[in-house]
Amino acid sequence: MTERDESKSQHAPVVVVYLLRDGVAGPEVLLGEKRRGLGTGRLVGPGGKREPGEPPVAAAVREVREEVGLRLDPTDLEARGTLDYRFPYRPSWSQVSDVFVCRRWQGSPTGSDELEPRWIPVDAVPYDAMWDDARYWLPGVLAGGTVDARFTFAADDATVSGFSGRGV
Ligand SMILES: COc1nc(N)nc2c1ncn2[C@H]1C[C@H](O)[C@@H](COP(=O)(O)OP(=O)(O)OP(=O)(O)O)O1
Repeated sequence: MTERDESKSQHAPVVVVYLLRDGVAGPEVLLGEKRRGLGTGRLVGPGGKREPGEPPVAAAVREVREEVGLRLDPTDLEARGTLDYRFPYRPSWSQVSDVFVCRRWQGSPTGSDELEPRWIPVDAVPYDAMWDDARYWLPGVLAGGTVDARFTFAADDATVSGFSGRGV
């Protein structure tokens, strides 16, 4: 186990986008199993690290195109808040994430070397297959809400050991 790091870690800025559609049996969200990088094997929304100087909306449009092959109009992105992920035992994993929802796009979802996407009923999202923090805030965001919260992860770098903020 790595020593606990009390210093303020440099939080990498990332974005995540939840694409929503009306399915035959109700609302559905596009999630995908992560094929590489941090969180490999977990179910996530398309997203990733912002490039230097890249605004969150531009990163969201780029990451969705790269990871699931969909083209977004920046004006269709709904900003739904921010998440501050703190990994005291692995500071390099700490991130600050902008969260978006989007209901309009062009194209059909296609897999990439990053993500294998599939539509999942919002009322059947397998939170156990996602990052541990998802269960605290994602249901509210998918229901139309916003979030502005901080999550601290335990020494296993996987379990939420504490959280604070709004929308959780
Ligand atoms: C509930 O959802 C999430 N929770 C947490 N704690 N972290 C999440 C969630 N969804 C995505 N993430 C994190 C995990 C990854 O670190 C980033 C995604 O960034 P990634 O590492 O994939 O960055 P990319 O630029 O896409 O990858 P490459 O650097 O390999 O190109 O978000």
